[in-house]
Amino acid sequence: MARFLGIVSDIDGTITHSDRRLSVEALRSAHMISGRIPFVLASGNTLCFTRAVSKMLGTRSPLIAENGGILLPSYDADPIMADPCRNELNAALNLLLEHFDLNVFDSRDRVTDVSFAKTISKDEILPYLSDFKNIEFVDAEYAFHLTDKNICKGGALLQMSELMGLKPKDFVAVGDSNNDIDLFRAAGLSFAVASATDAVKKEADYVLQKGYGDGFAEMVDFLIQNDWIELEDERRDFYV
Ligand SMILES: O=C(O)COP(=O)(O)O
Ligand SMILES: [Mg+2]
Repeated sequence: MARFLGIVSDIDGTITHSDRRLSVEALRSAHMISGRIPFVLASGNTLCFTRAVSKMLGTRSPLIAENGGILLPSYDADPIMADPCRNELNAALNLLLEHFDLNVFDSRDRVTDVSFAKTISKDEILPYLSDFKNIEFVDAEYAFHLTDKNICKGGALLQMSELMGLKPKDFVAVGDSNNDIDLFRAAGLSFAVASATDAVKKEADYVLQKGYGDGFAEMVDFLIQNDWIELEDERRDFYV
């Protein structure tokens, strides 16, 4: 019997190349599993971005966006939004903008966290955040984020798996960056792609031999070969 009932995957750096182009190998694997096992995308990206990627990969499963701040139970459902410390997030961003010329991402689309380009270093930023007790600084490799301390991908997996009638430990998680560490802790088994940060590799149960989307494909093959997941014959929706 299969040991795990679903896959939860990061997007950037995990099903892409280093420059965020979608990996053909990851796409091939996603195509094989899509609609045949719950396949939840859990990303730091916005809802609209993650929703489009999920649709085009054919996951037919709920998804997690904005580092856990937003859950989408099904493609046409209303999103479930976390309630972040919005005032603190705005104040922290405004303070940083007073001192740095930040390139803020997706400000119109992003609702539960703040994201900006890595044009300055973490060490330059952190001193300005010390008074914001409810804010976590997250380096997701492709962007910096300010998030509410109570919001993370792992917490969102707990909530999402319950909606799906599953347990977080039923899921295999795969990722590359520090915003995936709490996801690894929540899931039953975790894989870091070879290109992951050292902190992520340290946290993972397995470090894949291949990096980026090739690593994702390696993981899917490994799970199938070892009977750790089982694919249903008929494709169907896993939306809730
Ligand atoms: O939004 C980011 O910075 C990274 O996105 P990811 O969580 O899909 O890797
Ligand atoms: Mg990533």
